[in-house]
Amino acid sequence: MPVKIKICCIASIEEAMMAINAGANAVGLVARMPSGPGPISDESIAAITPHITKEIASFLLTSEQSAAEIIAHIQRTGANTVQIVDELTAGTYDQIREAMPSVSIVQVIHVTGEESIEQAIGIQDQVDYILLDSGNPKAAVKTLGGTGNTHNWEISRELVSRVSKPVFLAGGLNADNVQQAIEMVKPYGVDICNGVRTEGKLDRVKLQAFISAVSG
Ligand SMILES: O=C(O)c1ccccc1N[C@@H]1O[C@H](COP(=O)(O)O)[C@@H](O)[C@H]1O
Repeated sequence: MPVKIKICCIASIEEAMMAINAGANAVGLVARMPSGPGPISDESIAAITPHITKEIASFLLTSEQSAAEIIAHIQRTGANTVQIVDELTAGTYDQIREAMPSVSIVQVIHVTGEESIEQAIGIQDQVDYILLDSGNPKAAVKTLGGTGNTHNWEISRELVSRVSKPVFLAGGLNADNVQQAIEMVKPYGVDICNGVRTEGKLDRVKLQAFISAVSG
């Protein structure tokens, strides 16, 4: 099966269309975050999601940590997939699913060490997808993605082999390293923000190079 491609940090309808027309299966819309280059307002996200057809996944990236806040966030932005970039600390995944049955749930695991494998195994039955990234939720100013940094792909590879849910790989990918990452980690999909941007804007040349590199 071809590796799915998610283009993240989409900031406008035009960027969403450019990504989809180039071959993306999913686009990521980053809401308020403690750090990172991608955030746009909830109003901007709500203006973009109606333009994305059902066969394309529209990911809302949320830093909310309670089920109630996450449900409200999905409702006000209209995405068909929610990417939870921090730990869920109040309420349950089941509450999100019951409130929003058509929305896919993606939990991010920041690969900080071997403990990330047990973390993924612990939540896998409650989510639809796992997404591996390179943030540090324990930093004084949390990083929850958009770092442009890779992490230890040996750990990611082992994690993928030990969970039964599809896994997206993110963190510092670009046209030059994505094929090696795919061969090594064997993810279901790959996800990118900084690697397809120039001065913050989606770069058509980098986008096409990345998509060609994923296809091999
Ligand atoms: O981009 C951001 O600002 C951001 C902030 C907080 C959480 C996630 C964020 N972006 C996501 O991070 C991954 C990896 O980005 P990169 O390729 O390493 O730059 C990206 O897919 C976005 O989904």
